Amino acid sequence: MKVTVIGTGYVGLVTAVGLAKIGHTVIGYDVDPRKAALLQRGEVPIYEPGLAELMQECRQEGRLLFTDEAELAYREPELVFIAVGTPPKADGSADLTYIEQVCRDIGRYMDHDAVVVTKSTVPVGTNDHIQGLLQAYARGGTAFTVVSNPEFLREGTGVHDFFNGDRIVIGTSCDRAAGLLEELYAPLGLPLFHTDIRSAEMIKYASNAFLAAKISFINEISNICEKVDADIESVAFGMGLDRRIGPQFLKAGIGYGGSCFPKDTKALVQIAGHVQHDFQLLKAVIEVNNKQQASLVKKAKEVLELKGKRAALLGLAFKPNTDDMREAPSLAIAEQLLEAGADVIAYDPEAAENARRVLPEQVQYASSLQEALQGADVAFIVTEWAEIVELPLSQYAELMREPLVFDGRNCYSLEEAGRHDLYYCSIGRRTVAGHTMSI
Ligand SMILES: NC(=O)C1=CN([C@@H]2O[C@H](COP(=O)(O)OP(=O)(O)OC[C@H]3O[C@@H](n4cnc5c(N)ncnc54)[C@H](O)[C@@H]3O)[C@@H](O)[C@H]2O)C=CC1
Ligand SMILES: O=C(O)[C@H]1O[C@H](OP(=O)(O)OP(=O)(O)OC[C@H]2O[C@@H](n3ccc(=O)[nH]c3=O)[C@H](O)[C@@H]2O)[C@H](O)[C@@H](O)[C@@H]1O
Repeated sequence: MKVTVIGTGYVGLVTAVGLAKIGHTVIGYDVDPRKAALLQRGEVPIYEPGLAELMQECRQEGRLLFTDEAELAYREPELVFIAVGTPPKADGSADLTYIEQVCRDIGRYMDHDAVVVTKSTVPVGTNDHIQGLLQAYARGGTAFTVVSNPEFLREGTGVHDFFNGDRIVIGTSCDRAAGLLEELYAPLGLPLFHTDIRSAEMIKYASNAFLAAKISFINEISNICEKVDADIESVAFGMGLDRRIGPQFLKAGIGYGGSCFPKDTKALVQIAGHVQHDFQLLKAVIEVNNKQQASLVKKAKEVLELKGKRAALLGLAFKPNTDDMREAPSLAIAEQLLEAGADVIAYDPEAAENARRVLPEQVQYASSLQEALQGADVAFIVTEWAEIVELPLSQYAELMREPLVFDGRNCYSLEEAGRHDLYYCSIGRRTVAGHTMSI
């Protein structure tokens, strides 16, 4: 099938490459000429394992091209995927400016009927709004059918998720459009769930909100574990053995970040508010997360004066295997450390370049973990990159001036921590105080 994907940011790019891989002819269109040119040269502007190789393969087979020319993008597709951003406005509700721009472009450039598929995460009712806009902007005689097809992939494992998703949700009341999407996705052999357009929109928000709630729940349990001398790793494992609960998203840490959980939870609170429903549970999930992001520095302040200290910040991206800094917990942690008067020396294997654009300018950058730790008074582990998890704890003891380690991702076992001259404080577990502080 001939498909155009509008917006080749994270979701659009993975979708374009994935659809090309399963045999469709795909154009990825972006208004950003720099991005389009980079992609057309075969370069991937984001760090996403496996994506560059797959993109190369599809381009060589002639099934994938990128452009910033609207005429070319909208000329022929049977299916147009909308994958532009829906960032939060100041009040937390989703900004639909980019979506509305796409509707205007479709009306302006398309002279044939097509199915318009919304991949972007949009509030309930938006696809009806899109349908209305398309009708208003369409040239005489051109008809568009809108389908809600929310995306569930995770950054860092996006390529794997495209081919191995748990379900594909198709929200439409039009049998012909539903049939076209079935045909499109058939090569993946994944479960398809057909539903109405508004339920599809809600499935996306409810799924993200539920996962965020699971994280805030386990983080709250971890806070209690610290006070009652229980171990969150054992607790989460024991809970996860119950198949009704499941082991996933029970990893306690310094709170969720990223471009979606923070944005989508706030948007769902707004969506509920618009129909006079006070979504108390979700508000608490958000509040718990904000507190959790502040918890590590708070613990550090209880044992040392941060003013004038050298603090190593290890890992900056919101999760491993991505260079995405959107709503990363490192942003809050860096601010808290600077505010307390510490010097911050940060390290991330992939996200440093993006971090420079969003972290305060006083943050300094090291080019290796060892360089960040050298002479540091305190270390904060923020992202569980393999490189960080695999760093022997002995190196902290050897390189740091004072080996005080605050691990926001429980990268090490307490047994391992106990074997070194360290003060090791993690999440939801007993603190190992093998090092006597001189500061
Ligand atoms: N990042 C993620 O992991 C996931 C994101 N989503 C949702 O997917 C949507 C897109 O998210 P991201 O890929 O992260 O966004 P992004 O911000 O990385 O990319 C959006 C792209 O759209 C382009 N764009 C904006 N207006 C345009 C227009 N009129 N025509 C053509 N291109 C245009 C921008 O230049 C940009 O490259 C959001 O609604 C998000 O909530 C859903 C699941 C996963
Ligand atoms: O809508 C979206 O954009 C996507 O949001 C999340 O994907 P993503 O944000 O890429 O990454 P996750 O793996 O879900 O992690 C999100 C945050 O939660 C944190 N997390 C995750 C799991 C866990 O057990 N504990 C925990 O603290 C991570 O460190 C990270 O900061 C969802 O998992 C995807 O299904 C969804 O498509």
